[in-house]
Amino acid sequence: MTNNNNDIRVGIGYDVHKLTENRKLILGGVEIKYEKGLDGHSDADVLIHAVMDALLGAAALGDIGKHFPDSDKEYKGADSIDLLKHVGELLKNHGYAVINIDSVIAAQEPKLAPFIELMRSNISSALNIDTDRVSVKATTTERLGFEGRCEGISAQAVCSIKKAQ
Ligand SMILES: Nc1ccn([C@@H]2O[C@H](COP(=O)(O)O)[C@@H](O)[C@H]2O)c(=O)n1
Ligand SMILES: C[C@@]1(CO)OP(=O)(O)OP(=O)(O)OC[C@H]1O
Repeated sequence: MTNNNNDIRVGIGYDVHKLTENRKLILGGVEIKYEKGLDGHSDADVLIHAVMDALLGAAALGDIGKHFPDSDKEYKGADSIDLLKHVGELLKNHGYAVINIDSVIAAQEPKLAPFIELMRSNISSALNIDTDRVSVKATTTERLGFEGRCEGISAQAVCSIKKAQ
């Protein structure tokens, strides 16, 4: 495509992590007091992982497993917000600017509403974009499925990006 003004792309991201004992619950870069936390190689921040996959997908740059392999010790216990900063830089280096991100966390517990604004702020700061370009929502699954049984938490994200002028 030659006209950069029209080169708008969308991406989708989805991630799931298991809830387990003796782990911190970190969502959107916020540590949330809860009896269980998400298991993973990194801090298992399922929301940030979905956001990164949406951004990488929009730019056709692969996925988080490609950029941050879980076989690499470097990412053991990694702060996913740091990984998101890296993804933001990668997109910038490929000439993209983020237009907006929308996302939803599916968690039966705990109540996430009090933390949503801080999650939005963490994501927008990591990407160096205005907070009003970032939306985070939460839903229960009405006790249905693995999220509803509190066995895990999932997150989905979509984004749009454009070639910077
Ligand atoms: N873990 C959660 C899940 C939901 N919320 C908020 O509650 C509202 C109602 O949830 P439903 O699943 O019944 O639609 C939802 O819109 C969220 O604002 C929450 O805070 N934490
Ligand atoms: C984030 C990475 C980093 O090694 O590890 P995990 O926390 O296991 O998360 P996952 O969503 O399975 O993605 C794979 C990895 O990129």
